[in-house]
Amino acid sequence: MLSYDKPVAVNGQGPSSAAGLSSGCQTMASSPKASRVSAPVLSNGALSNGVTSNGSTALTAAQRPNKDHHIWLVTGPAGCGKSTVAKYLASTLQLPYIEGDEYHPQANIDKMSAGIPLTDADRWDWLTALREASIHQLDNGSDGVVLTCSALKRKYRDVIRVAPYFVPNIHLHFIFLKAPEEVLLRRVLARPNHFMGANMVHSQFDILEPPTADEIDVITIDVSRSADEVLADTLDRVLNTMDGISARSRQQ
Ligand SMILES: Nc1ncnc2c1ncn2[C@@H]1O[C@H](COP(=O)(O)OP(=O)(O)O)[C@@H](O)[C@H]1O
Ligand SMILES: O=C(O)[C@H](O)[C@@H](O)[C@H](O)[C@H](O)COP(=O)(O)O
Repeated sequence: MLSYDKPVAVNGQGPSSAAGLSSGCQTMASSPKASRVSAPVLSNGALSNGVTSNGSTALTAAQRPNKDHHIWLVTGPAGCGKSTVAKYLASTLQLPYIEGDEYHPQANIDKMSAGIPLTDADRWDWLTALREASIHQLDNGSDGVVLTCSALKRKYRDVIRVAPYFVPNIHLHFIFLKAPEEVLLRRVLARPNHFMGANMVHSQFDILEPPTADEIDVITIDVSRSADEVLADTLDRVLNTMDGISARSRQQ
């Protein structure tokens, strides 16, 4: 069985050997959660639900080896603005959006609603489901997907980093939203109708492992600024990253 306790090399490559990897990419087509993801018309004329605008079925990401595919994973503790940033990126870039909170089993929601922090064991299946849901969107014809997931520890990020093992032409990017605990506490206190109460913010900072310099797939954004500044800066960094990758792909 694959252990996530050992950091995955962050070099844009998947694991060099399949040994030990457990399940393979399971389709999320039957998942009730997958149907909740919106299916905007993509710039290539495909719908993100896998059907092109002329009614034919889209090619999977692996069947389009010369095309760059991007997973934009917006991370950080409760209240840092993951949903705000991810919705903006998805609508601006016309990409499907996956809200990580919708993939929790009810038991996790119940725990968090009761102010009990999740454990590693509570998170593994959730993280794997998010990885598979992202790949599912790319396999359905989308060039990219935006998702939210706190991904507080490195080993959680490493679960998602396995994605290129399944689809080699995926570029995975973490967007880490960074701000001091007191700023996020204020925002969570002011946020209405969310299962994640302000009492959970401290426990998240307690276990947070901010991305380290060797995690070269991470874009860090200072979110102590106004929402407008954060959104503009994030979009700029994302567009620059995509331009750089497109330029490298053209040279190959
Ligand atoms: N840069 C910002 N400045 C001020 N308020 C923000 C900013 N970004 C998000 N918010 C607000 O803070 C709260 C938490 O944002 P949200 O996107 O729900 O965070 P997360 O998804 O990370 O928990 C929301 O009420 C949101 O409107
Ligand atoms: O939006 C928020 O308020 C939180 O970030 C929320 O998304 C929660 O943190 C995660 O769903 C999972 O919990 P962990 O962060 O404890 O893994």
